This record gives sequence, C-alpha cells and structure tokens, in this order.
Amino acid sequence: MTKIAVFSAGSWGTAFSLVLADAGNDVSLWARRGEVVEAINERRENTDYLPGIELPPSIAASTDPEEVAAGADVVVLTVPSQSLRENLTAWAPILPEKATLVSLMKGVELGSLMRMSEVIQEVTDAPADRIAVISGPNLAREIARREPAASVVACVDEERAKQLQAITHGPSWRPYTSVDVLGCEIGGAYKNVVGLAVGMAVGLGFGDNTTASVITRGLAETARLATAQGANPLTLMGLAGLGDLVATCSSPLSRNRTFGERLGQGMTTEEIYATNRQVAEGAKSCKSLLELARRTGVDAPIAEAVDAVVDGKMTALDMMNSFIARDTKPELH
Ligand SMILES: NC(=O)c1ccc[n+]([C@@H]2O[C@H](COP(=O)([O-])OP(=O)(O)OC[C@H]3O[C@@H](n4cnc5c(N)ncnc54)[C@H](O)[C@@H]3O)[C@@H](O)[C@H]2O)c1
Ligand SMILES: O=P(O)(O)OC[C@H](O)CO
Repeated sequence: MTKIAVFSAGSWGTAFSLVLADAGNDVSLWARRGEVVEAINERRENTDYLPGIELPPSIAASTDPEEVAAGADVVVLTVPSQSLRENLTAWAPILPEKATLVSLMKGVELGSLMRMSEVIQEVTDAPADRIAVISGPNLAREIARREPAASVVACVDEERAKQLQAITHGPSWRPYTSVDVLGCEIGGAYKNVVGLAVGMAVGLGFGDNTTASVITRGLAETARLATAQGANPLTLMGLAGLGDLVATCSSPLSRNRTFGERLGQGMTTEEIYATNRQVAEGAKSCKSLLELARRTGVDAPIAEAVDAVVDGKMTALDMMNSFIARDTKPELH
C-alpha cells in the first residue's frame, strides 16, 4: 500500500484524498484547524469543505505536519498558490527525502512569477524529476461524488508519471501521463482567468455565443503564452487545457466562474472576498500571468482586462466592449 500525505484538507485536498483512498492508498491528510481534523476522524466528513460526502477509514487527518509526512512515498500539495512558499518553507525539513512531490495547485506566484512546480523545486531543492503536477477538469464536488472524470499526471520523468498514474487510477478517476509540466501548469492557471471573464459575461446576462467566444479566444491566449514558454501546443488541446477550461467556464460549481459572475453583477472584489472563504485563484494569478505574458512579449487582452476589472479600474461591461473593439486581425495570429 502506498502511503500518501496530502497538505491540505480544503475542497480539492479532501476530494483528491478520496480518489487516492478509492485507488487503494493509505492517506494522511493535514488540516490547519483541529475541528476539521475531528470532523474527518470522528464523523468521517469534512463538514467545512465537502459536507455530505462520507470519507473512508483509510483517510486519517491530523494538524501535525510531521505526523502527516512521516513515511510518505508521495506528498501532495494543495494549498492556495499564493500561500505555498510560506507553508512549504515550514514543511520542507520534515518531508521524506525520496518522496515524489505533487502539485494539485492552479496558480502562478505573484512577484516571482513562478509556477507551483518551480516554487516547490526552489523551496525544497528537490530535482525536477521528483516533482509532478496533476491537472485537468476536476471540480472537487463532482469528483467527491465519484462522477467519472479524467486528468493529467505530468512529470519530466516519464517513469515517475507512470508510477503516479498507476497508484492514482481508480474506479471513477482516469489519469493520463504527460512530460509537459509547463503546459499543464500554464493551462491550469490560465483557465481560472478565462473562467473569471466568462463568469462576468454570465453575470452581465449574456448567452452562449458570448461565453463560447471568450472560451475560444481564452484558449488561444493560453496557448500563445504556454507555447512561447516552451509547452507542447497539444497539451493545451488536452485535459489540462481545453478540458479544464470547459469544465471551469461551464460549471456553477467553479469558484472562479462564480467570482466573475459576481463581478459581472456589479459586486466589487472586496465585497466578494468578504462573502467567500474559498480560493478563486484567477483573481490573483491574472496579475502574475499578465506580467509573465508581458515579459514573454505575448499579447494577453483577456488577462489584462480581467486584471483591470478585479482591481476596479474597469467594469465588466467595458471589458466585453473592449474585446469587440480591439483592432481586427486574422484568427490564427
Ligand atoms: N476545488 C477544486 O475543485 C479544485 C480542483 C483542482 C485544483 N484545485 C486547486 O487546488 C488548490 C487548492 O484549492 P481548494 O479548492 O482546495 O481551495 P479551498 O479554498 O477549498 O481550500 C484551501 C485549503 O487551504 C487552506 N488554507 C487557506 N489559506 C491557507 C494558508 N495561508 N496557509 C495554509 N493553508 C491555507 C484552507 O484551510 C483549506 O484547507 C488551488 O490551487 C485550486 O486551484 C481546486
Ligand atoms: O472552482 P475552481 O474555479 O477553482 O475550479 C476547480 C477546478 O480547477 C476545475 O478543474
């Protein structure tokens, strides 16, 4: 039985622990708060982040990171992206030396503009071939209900990706391997920004032509940046690109789409933060991705406009109008 440590017990950490448990692994799950640990261990439910879902006994929770990490073959990291560096700096000394480090996060760090696998590498000194990324159309609540879904397990070391594929493949979750870590991470972070823009269109009352147009141009923008950085263009057509983009932009379960919808309805970013505890990564990663695009010399009108709306410098309606008014050009440029 593979021992897997999951940091932490938010929506995705808890739902992915279920995937791992269903696949026959022994899972230890770190939570910040004692009451979450108690609910998981005693009532078999994460009442805060995944209410109504029964968790199997092979998932054991603790607030002690050392206890959670002890003896782990695989360490899964799933805190909000902007908090990874600080948390991982504290955890790095207690992580088993040979463990595979897996990022489930979909964001780009503000300031450093690093992807999550790069932050992991810098903070832990682990070589790139020990770091993997899992990304795809995986809305936590649907996964927790065991609705069938696929995803991508990416690692520059193909053998390690295959090992992870084997230990995560379960009754309702199908992983594919990839060696394109960069493409998967840019796809995962960018779809949140496009999800915000699509949510704004929905909040403004626009229909499927509008959302399909934003999704498609969002995919073009994502692929422009990812390929300029060295990603395989086909990754963006796959589960970690198009797949995740479609799931996020279509689903009322998506926190990013919902955040965008509220902006479209006229709420401010501060008002949304005041009513929502869960992370909408795109509201921060729009800034880091925009800066990454600027430094790479890539045109990123959607990230630029989303950033302006999030900062209250533009309305959602002005954003939509600005997309239409842009200089015309061939589709494939
Ligand atoms: N929820 C999903 O459907 C889903 C699916 C795939 C990937 N993801 C990605 O997984 C990552 C985590 O998302 P989530 O959905 O679990 O978020 P969440 O908001 O549901 O949970 C976040 C977790 O991190 C903890 N946390 C918050 N701030 C923290 C801090 N400063 N330090 C330490 N812990 C902190 C919270 O207590 C909670 O346990 C994000 O990058 C997200 O994009 C989410
Ligand atoms: O709820 P969101 O917007 O963070 O999206 C969740 C997942 O990333 C969908 O795959």
